[in-house]
Amino acid sequence: MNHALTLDDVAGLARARLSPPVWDFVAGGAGDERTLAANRDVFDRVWLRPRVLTGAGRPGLGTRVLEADWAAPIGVAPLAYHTMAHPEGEAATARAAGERGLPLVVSTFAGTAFEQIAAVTAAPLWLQVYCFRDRATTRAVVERAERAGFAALVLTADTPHLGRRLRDVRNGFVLPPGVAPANLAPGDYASPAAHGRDELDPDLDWSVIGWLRSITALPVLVKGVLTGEDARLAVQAGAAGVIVSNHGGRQLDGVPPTLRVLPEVVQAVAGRGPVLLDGGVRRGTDVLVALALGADAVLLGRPVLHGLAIGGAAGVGRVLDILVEELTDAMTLTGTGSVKDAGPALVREQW
Ligand SMILES: Cc1cc2nc3c(=O)[nH]c(=O)nc-3n(C[C@H](O)[C@H](O)[C@H](O)COP(=O)(O)O)c2cc1C
Ligand SMILES: O=C(O)C(=O)c1ccccc1
Repeated sequence: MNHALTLDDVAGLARARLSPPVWDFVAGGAGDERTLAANRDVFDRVWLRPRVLTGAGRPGLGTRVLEADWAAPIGVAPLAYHTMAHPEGEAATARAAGERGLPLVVSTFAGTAFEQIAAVTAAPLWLQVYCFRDRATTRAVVERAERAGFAALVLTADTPHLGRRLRDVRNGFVLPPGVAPANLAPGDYASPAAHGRDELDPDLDWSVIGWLRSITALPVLVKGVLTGEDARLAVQAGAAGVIVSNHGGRQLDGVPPTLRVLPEVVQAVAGRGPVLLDGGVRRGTDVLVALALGADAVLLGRPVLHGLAIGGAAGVGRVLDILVEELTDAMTLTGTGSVKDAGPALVREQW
């Protein structure tokens, strides 16, 4: 595991550990996987404009998001069923993130009880909310997370139903034995595709933000915003922040890579709340580019499951350490002393 020097190295090791259908479920995207590929490609088209002799010295990576301290502008994106990658699941992830002062967004479909996750980290925990047709179910999940000490809600807005992931269709994907949602009533969750089509509420509108705020005191962020128009509506509806995301290319194939739409969302939000980004972040320079284009922080998806697969909490720790170390390197070598010093002058596209 310690031979893994990059997140791509970790992914290569993880692939050998996971069954092919589970690998495909994690790695795959919707349709032709055009959006999935673009999330990565776009980072490769951006060049950095380093400043020299700035006297910035060793950079400070710390930042504050929704009045909480993060050791670096990096959090763990909501991912269903960490128990698919390692038996300790979200508890292992939370331990690794918590030891590093980094936040974790816990999926509605977490494989580990919220209370167990909260017991092993002092870093912020946010609940990702899938809104079910049955509001009582959604309400129960929210109340349970709030009681467990979670600090915010993240409403996933890009999933009126689960996207068409052809790898899973071809594999007839079902959850491995022993993997199930730990915070939902017992039921038949074996096929994410079937459950994700039948149980999620496809009729949501912006009033759902007000409804969530009526059942909880926690701030609500909206995940899956890809236009300035929707970012504006999210803030108007009472959202505390937005997450620019295309669900890692797993929902509608053909939507743009997140980095491309980040500037219009940042402009629309206009400082009225944090703007986070996920999708294709794999290197410290990717984090720095996202910060330069206006993100307050990024969330990391698949690499966290890769880390779990290669070594549980230690594997996730390795993934987070690599990314933090690479970000430190990129900030040092561009003369960027702190997170707030990363601005648009740091990047240029298509030279
Ligand atoms: C296996 C897997 C499960 C996911 N589960 C959820 C989920 O339960 N809720 C959610 O909002 N997003 C979910 N996502 C999307 C991630 O939160 C995130 O948007 C995406 O993975 C980020 O891209 P990256 O994997 O390229 O870093 C999932 C992604 C993967 C790969
Ligand atoms: O796979 C996903 O992206 C996802 O969001 C999900 C949702 C429900 C169950 C399993 C996965």
